[in-house]
Amino acid sequence: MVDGSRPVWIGTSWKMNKTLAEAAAFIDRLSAAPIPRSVQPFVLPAHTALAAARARLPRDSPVRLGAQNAHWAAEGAWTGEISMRMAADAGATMVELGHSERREHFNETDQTIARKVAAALDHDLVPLVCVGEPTEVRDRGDAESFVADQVTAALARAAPGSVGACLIAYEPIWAIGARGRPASEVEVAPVMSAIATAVAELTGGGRACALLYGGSVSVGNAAELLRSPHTDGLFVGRAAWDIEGFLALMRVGAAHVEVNCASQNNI
Ligand SMILES: O=C[C@H](O)COP(=O)(O)O
Repeated sequence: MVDGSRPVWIGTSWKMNKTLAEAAAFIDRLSAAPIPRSVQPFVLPAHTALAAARARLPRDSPVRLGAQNAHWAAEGAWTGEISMRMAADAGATMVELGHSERREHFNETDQTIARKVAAALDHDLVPLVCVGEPTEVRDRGDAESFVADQVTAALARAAPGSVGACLIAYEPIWAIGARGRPASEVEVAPVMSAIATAVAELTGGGRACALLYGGSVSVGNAAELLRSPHTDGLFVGRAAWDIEGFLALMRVGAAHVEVNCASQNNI
């Protein structure tokens, strides 16, 4: 739960969208917009737009940029891939790993994701580790253990002291994309708690990862989802690809922090 001592993360992956011109238009609008101090925004462009986005953002912009994937190897004969070093060189300070679309269509496994998490940390990139269960796992009541196991596996190669630097995004597969069903806070909360427990076991009670929720997030359900325990932010696809949508979601995030601070101070 965001309590005002940490910013609320509001971020988007553009997935396989936006030409250079479209990326530039979004970044220019974002650069000119007021960004609430209580929000940590991030944008994950396609690799082709990463360096251009970095070049257009003001140096002192609070917006973080990241890659949507990168390989664990430092360099070499890996046709079609980019390395963590190349992502950082292009302007990334974070890297998304293990999205369900990559697990499903590009054969990402818990093992390859763990290698990538370790490589990202070695290059001072914040890994944004995506986890989430398919419908059939939820239907048989195993969502919490399934997702907790994914978290434990993804962080298996990270030193306990660096686990807290990671972000974890819980994205139930059945909630993602145009055919997804938006999740309710009641469905999300137990899984977020299971993730927090899995992380605490790895860190021995040390610095916890920030936990994000993603999957059919919209301006309409963002406030409800942010109220879920252990939720430090939102990871958004479609609803944030338009700059007005992204800015609106940031305003929801800022309002959420304000309400939490006020209730903690009994205002
Ligand atoms: O990367 C973001 C997630 O896959 C969620 O996408 P969505 O908000 O379009 O459902």
